[in-house]
Amino acid sequence: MTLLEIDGLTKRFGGLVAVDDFDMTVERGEIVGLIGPNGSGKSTVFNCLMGIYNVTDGQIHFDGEEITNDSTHEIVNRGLSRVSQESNPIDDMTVRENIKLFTLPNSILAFSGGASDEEIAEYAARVDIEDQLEEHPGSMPHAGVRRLEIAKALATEPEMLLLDEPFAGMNQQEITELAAKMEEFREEGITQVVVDHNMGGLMGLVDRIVVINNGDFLAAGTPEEIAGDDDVQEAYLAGEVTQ
Ligand SMILES: Nc1ncnc2c1ncn2[C@@H]1O[C@H](COP(=O)(O)OP(=O)(O)OP(=O)(O)O)[C@@H](O)[C@H]1O
Repeated sequence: MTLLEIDGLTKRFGGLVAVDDFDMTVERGEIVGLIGPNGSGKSTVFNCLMGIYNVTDGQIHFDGEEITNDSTHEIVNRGLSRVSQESNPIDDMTVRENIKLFTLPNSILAFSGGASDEEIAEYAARVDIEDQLEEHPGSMPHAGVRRLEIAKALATEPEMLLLDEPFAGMNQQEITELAAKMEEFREEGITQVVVDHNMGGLMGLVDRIVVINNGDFLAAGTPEEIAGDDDVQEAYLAGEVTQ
């Protein structure tokens, strides 16, 4: 069953066409990789999905409902959540408080609410940071802060997680551990789209890879099919990105 459907997505910044009539579908339960050379439009697609950018043209449907140009909090409430490339925890707050912030009702009229301490500990445990709940993000290593960013996204109870370069800056052991967590999220029923520059870190994790080039759909297939695709090789060579 299709969970996410992107039809003819176009995003222009003035005269620059960052995403150009791009199509992509994601089935419930899949882990899909979205790859493409530098500046090919991957982050712009995520920003359009999350309502950060207004779409110039095209439609986005999530779980059968149109969400094109809905506000970010409406989109999050529908079950779509993103882990950005940049970590942005609030350093004055503990890990617990940072996670709690993402569970508070999105209304200026709400003065209380949010997840209980037990629920926050569960979100943290899903990424193995339950022992660091009283720490401040500034005292954690890079991989720990990245886990906190994922816990914040999990705290919105998503059906689909969008992960933008989740393995960036991690060593091989950290990458292996995070990939295992992502498999667990899938078993818990969370569909995932993972953006990466190339497919190195995605082999063995994703079911399917979609390749975007110059803002447009270039190819889709299993990691093996994409690795052997001449058009993809050519696009990467033109973008001077090595695999
Ligand atoms: N807010 C913006 N204003 C103007 N141009 C933008 C904006 N965001 C992105 N672009 C342009 O849109 C194009 C696509 O950028 P985008 O960041 O989506 O690519 P990407 O595939 O995510 O790249 P990278 O892999 O380097 O992160 C680029 O030419 C970029 O300069």
